[in-house]
Amino acid sequence: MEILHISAECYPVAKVGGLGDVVGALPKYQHQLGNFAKVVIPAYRNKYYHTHEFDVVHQAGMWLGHNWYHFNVIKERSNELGFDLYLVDIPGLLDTPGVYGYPNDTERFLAFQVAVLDWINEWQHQPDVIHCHDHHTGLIPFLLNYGYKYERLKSIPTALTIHNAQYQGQFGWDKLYLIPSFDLWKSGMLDWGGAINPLASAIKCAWRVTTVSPGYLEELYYNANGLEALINQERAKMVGILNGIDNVVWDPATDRMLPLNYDEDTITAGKQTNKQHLCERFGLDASLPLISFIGRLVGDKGADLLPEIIGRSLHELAGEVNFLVLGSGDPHIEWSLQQTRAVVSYGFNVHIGYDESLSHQIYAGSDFLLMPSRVEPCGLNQMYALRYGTVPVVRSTGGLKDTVIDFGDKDGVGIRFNQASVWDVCYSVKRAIELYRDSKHLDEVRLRGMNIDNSWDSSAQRYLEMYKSMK
Ligand SMILES: Nc1ncnc2c1ncn2[C@@H]1O[C@H](COP(=O)(O)OP(=O)(O)O[C@H]2O[C@H](CO)[C@@H](O)[C@H](O)[C@H]2O)[C@@H](O)[C@H]1O
Repeated sequence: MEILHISAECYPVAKVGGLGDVVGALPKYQHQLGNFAKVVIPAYRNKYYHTHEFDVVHQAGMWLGHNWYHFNVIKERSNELGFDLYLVDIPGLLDTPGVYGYPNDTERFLAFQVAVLDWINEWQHQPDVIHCHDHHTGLIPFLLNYGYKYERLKSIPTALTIHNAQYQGQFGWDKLYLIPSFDLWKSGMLDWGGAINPLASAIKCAWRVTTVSPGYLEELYYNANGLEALINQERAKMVGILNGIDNVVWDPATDRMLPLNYDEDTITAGKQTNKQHLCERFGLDASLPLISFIGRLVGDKGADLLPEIIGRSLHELAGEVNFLVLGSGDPHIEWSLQQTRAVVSYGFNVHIGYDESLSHQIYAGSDFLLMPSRVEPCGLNQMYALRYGTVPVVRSTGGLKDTVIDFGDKDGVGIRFNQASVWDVCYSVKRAIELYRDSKHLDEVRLRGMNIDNSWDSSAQRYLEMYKSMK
């Protein structure tokens, strides 16, 4: 089966968060299962682009509203990723160092989608499935169904994966002229709440819609940032498939970003050495439990609660615990964390920014990983933590609920709490410290977590079954 994944991110080419991890791993596993998986993303001007060699496979031009853009589709030459990687290069729009956050993001991703479809339109054959990820590729199912120039692609089955329904990519009807001409009677298939909503459009037009965990699908029926009615209406084509993790990239026994590798047999010494390195770098005390947070500093992740959680815990439990935060996002949250760091003289440090190696070192060197998410469609961090013998401390929501059992229950591997509130988290911090002091119990919980198989094997199979059901 030939599957074409279309996305804004793909690790290690371009990653901002979990979307990149999934699109960098799922195709690899699909390939291993005997399929032909291809990935196409924009050609951002980042390190990967500058350090790899590409062949031009397609050259063309297109109108975006009143502007004409030349574009190239280029293919990575070495095939090092385990699947075919294509980049769409549109100078003047996609040749940015970063992925998102530009004032013309609507135009950038619209042009990306049009370029991808124009390119597929030129193929001698057709892929068996087009798999779109999140709202940046959400207009593709609509254009395939109703766009005049894509008539011959209409019969290709399309799947949409919702990685996070909080982000929908809406823009005003005044930008309608940017969309290639289509059957205007079908305009309603673009609309949600009086705006053009790419995520809603994809939910209406794709043949199947998946969410990244079964728990998140259940939540979306009553809490989907305004799309609840639509998701209920399209219930018949919705499927929840839990994300996996790339067990090759995320393996403490071979991870080249760690100061010392370790496995189940060497976990105690391995984690201690990694923790010492981390604590030395960040001025923390390696003899105390280390609780870390990694992620986008936004309200959905509960990151706004961190300054108060940390301040209050360090006040009540002075000299009993350390905290470390890695992340970037909302400038106000970044500022509050830096202020907290300036006020507390010990037990806390923060690194504002995106740093892939440091994230691996934190998964390895921490005792606990805190995830007070308000919304968590799947969450990969807790699965990485488990693989590295770090106990996840999570709010019972979405995919976190599907993947972490509290250590108080049978086969428990983590700590769970119900509310994204400072009080609930501080209480869980105390439970973490108690568990840390009971080293025999901590070792059992850690080992159980390390032995869980969260790899993509079974989920990649489920995606294939879903594709087959679309025929
Ligand atoms: N500052 C930083 N430096 C280095 N690495 C950083 C970092 N900030 C985040 N990361 C990394 O980015 C990834 C984050 O993954 P998540 O699944 O937690 O989040 P995200 O909300 O982006 O993804 C959305 O899509 C994914 C995939 O479907 C869902 O799991 C998730 O619930 C949904 O919100 C992890 O690999 C993490 O280590």
